[in-house]
Amino acid sequence: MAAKVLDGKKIAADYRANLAQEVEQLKAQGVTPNLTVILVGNDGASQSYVNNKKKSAEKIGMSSSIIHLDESTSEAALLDEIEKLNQDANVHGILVQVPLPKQIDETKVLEKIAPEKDVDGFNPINIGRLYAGVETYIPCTPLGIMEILKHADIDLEGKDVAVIGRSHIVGQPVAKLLTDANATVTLLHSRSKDMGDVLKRSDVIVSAVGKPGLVTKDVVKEGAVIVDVGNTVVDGKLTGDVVYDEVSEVASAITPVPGGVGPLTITMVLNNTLLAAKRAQK
Ligand SMILES: Nc1nc(=O)c2c([nH]1)NC[C@@H]1CN(c3ccc(C(=O)N[C@@H](CCC(=O)O)C(=O)O)cc3)C=[N+]21
Repeated sequence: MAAKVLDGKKIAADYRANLAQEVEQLKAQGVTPNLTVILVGNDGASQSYVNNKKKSAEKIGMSSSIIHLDESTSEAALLDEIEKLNQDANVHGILVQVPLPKQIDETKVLEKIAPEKDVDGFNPINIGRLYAGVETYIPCTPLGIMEILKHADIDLEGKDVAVIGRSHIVGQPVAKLLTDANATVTLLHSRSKDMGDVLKRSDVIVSAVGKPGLVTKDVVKEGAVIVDVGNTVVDGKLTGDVVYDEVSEVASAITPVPGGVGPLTITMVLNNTLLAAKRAQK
């Protein structure tokens, strides 16, 4: 039986419709949620992501600005720019697009973003708060993955879930969220032994590596749910980690690339910006 396609675009559109209503309510109270994105340099893909975020924010009634800095911007100048946004009461969410040019230390930048405006959840303070189980901003891709799984009609309780990839922005936090949802999580990475055996017994596989062709039909259990977080450009085409055509013959549900996790990532940036605006009111 062919897998159910988990349509990220549709799930994202429904979610954004709810966000739009909440934005409207806040605006009635005189607060317009604002997302400000800083982009350093001229990477084409980054420019298109950033424009996408601004457009999506405006579409649900938020205000959004892009601060576009030159490729040669110094670390000090970027930190100054962030400081201004930290002080600006009209800015609720700050996002600095990564990767950054090599003269800039990414950790210093992420640490500079005020934790209460850090809608990516990349500031080490917010990462720590996530693991401590206290109020924070959950990184957008992990949050989006959990939202997609909600729509896959699977109960995670006691299920075996394999997460492939141990990044700070996807693999590790999603493993934490899945554990909180009572799944038994195995975090696999480039040094893992017997990856195929673990995958083969998993009820859910989340692949967040960026390596097309990584997940093939022969390592997927009949009826498994597959979430593909890979986004690698191959011959100008966005490509996931999963060999979609063959894996969808055995999986019960699968996310496509594009049109799967990506639209939810942007949706959760908006979600966290709304949350930041609400928290600022208190
Ligand atoms: N500070 C920061 N925060 C981020 O969240 C962040 C970042 N930096 N740097 C780059 C990555 C990448 N990322 C994506 C978001 C949406 C799609 C997305 O919507 N993709 C569409 C397709 C878009 C297309 O066709 O180009 C899809 O999968 O359907 C992809 C990738 C966020 N990132």
